[in-house]
Amino acid sequence: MPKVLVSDKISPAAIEIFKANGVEVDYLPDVGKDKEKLAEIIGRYDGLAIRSATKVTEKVIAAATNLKVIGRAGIGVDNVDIPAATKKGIIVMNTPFGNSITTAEHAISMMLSLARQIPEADASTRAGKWEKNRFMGVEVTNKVLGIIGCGNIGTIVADRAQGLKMKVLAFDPFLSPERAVEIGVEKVELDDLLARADFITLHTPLTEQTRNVLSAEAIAKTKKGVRIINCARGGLIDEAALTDALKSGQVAGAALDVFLEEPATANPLFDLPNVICTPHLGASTTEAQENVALQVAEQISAYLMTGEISNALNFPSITAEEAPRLTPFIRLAEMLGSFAGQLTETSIQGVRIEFEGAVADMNTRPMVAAALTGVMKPLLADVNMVSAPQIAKDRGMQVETVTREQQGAYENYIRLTVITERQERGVAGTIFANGKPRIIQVKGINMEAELTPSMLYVTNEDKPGHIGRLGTLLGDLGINIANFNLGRMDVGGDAIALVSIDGELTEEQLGRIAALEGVKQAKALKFNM
Ligand SMILES: NC(=O)c1ccc[n+]([C@@H]2O[C@H](COP(=O)([O-])OP(=O)(O)OC[C@H]3O[C@@H](n4cnc5c(N)ncnc54)[C@H](O)[C@@H]3O)[C@@H](O)[C@H]2O)c1
Ligand SMILES: O=C(O)CC[C@@H](O)C(=O)O
Repeated sequence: MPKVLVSDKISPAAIEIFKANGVEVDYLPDVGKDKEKLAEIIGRYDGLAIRSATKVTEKVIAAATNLKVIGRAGIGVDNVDIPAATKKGIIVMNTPFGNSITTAEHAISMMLSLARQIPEADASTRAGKWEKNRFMGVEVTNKVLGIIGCGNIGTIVADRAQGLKMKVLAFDPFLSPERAVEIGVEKVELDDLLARADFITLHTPLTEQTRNVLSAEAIAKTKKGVRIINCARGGLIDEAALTDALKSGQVAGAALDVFLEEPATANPLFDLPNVICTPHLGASTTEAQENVALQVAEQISAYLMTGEISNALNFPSITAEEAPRLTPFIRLAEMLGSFAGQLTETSIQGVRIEFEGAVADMNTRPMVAAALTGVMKPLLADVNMVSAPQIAKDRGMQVETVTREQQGAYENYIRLTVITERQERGVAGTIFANGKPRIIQVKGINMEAELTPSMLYVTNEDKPGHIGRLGTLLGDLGINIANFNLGRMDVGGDAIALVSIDGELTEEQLGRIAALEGVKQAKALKFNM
């Protein structure tokens, strides 16, 4: 039974979901804050469910010897070292929609609180001051709201702001003009937004492009008296520049849910009267927490129990319907890759994967990842389907994928060609109705061979006596033949023997096979079945 650790505080409903799905679960909500403890125990688990307090560092990942999946109950995954997880073959998932409405509502609440100085007025009233003249607010009706980052949350904010009769501008390089029209926002460049907005709200992830998107220079371009809301990520605003601008009056107020350093317990912004702060509460409603917890528990369980992948940030999705159909083809692709990889002795420049027939209409990305895994496994012990595409890219391997309709006799087949500086070597296979993989072509030579854990691959000239000599030698060596498959280009041309054997060949035995008359190459192949 797979075992999952929940290392942050999440809705108890998630624990019940894990159990109902047949997954053992340890709920240790304080472990996430203790990096040492987390690294000490993580090796026991197949899955890890987190919110934002758990920092899944390279060190934690190095200790995660069994971990297959990390699920973030929320959106931002900046607390997970995704490259390290990918390298180790760990799927990283999030729940991209579960808390969007809640976070958008928080941003709108912050905007209205800023407009009417509600927290300060509340504190003053409770202090018995009744300062009716001190708290003069502004209306939001007919004001301009500038949204930086108009994805899931930004779009909901735009919708709610339009309900408040605001004019909405959006700066988002990935927002298409058609989508902007559909959601009723004016798509603008950043400088235009800065110059025109009465309120600016941030809804981008924190990336190298968005870090300090509100820098001192950007803030200097804003309309005097602008109000700024950040419910996305600390680091999007230069906090020192914001402090100066709040003091000078360039910025009339700021409402911040997120900070450069979190937990934020001391920050110069806290001393300013025109700042409203919340402790990263954007996603904190019962509804959102229930949504993300249930979703993450379902996603992690589905992956561990069936191989279904949804909302992974480092692997293509595989739906529950696809998983059983894809599984035999994923295995075939990995075996073809392994076959070609084991025959390749020089550095690989590229891999071409051709899908023909019904398989071409399936989700080919997991099969490509599996094929690359097979190709690289003989060279790199640690490669797997999650890490293979990235490793291939890092190594400058060109990966070409071709899909086409059925042309030949096989209803579907996959051909994998490894390209080295010396040659191109192709191997093709199919899945029979019984779900078993078959090799149907090697180096352009047709054959029909079942793949078994231990095989002997021999190329030779097609001359009389070869099969007898090979069979006799294997008998003399005490090697039992389980299956003998032959194919040849044409009479007297190149021929291939693919022999399933019981047990494994030693180097010395392989040398004797290679020395047989007419043999050009002899290789022992191993397959994980
Ligand atoms: N405060 C909280 O508790 C809380 C809760 C949920 C989400 N968040 C954060 O809110 C942010 C937005 O979440 P989302 O679900 O809307 O994400 P999303 O991916 O749906 O949207 C992000 C948008 O930012 C845009 N973008 C990317 N780079 C940009 C750039 N350089 N300039 C302008 N736009 C850019 C993208 O095109 C995308 O449309 C994330 O950082 C997420 O972590 C915070
Ligand atoms: O888990 C939380 O409370 C915050 C979540 C939020 O930052 C997110 O990115 O989803």
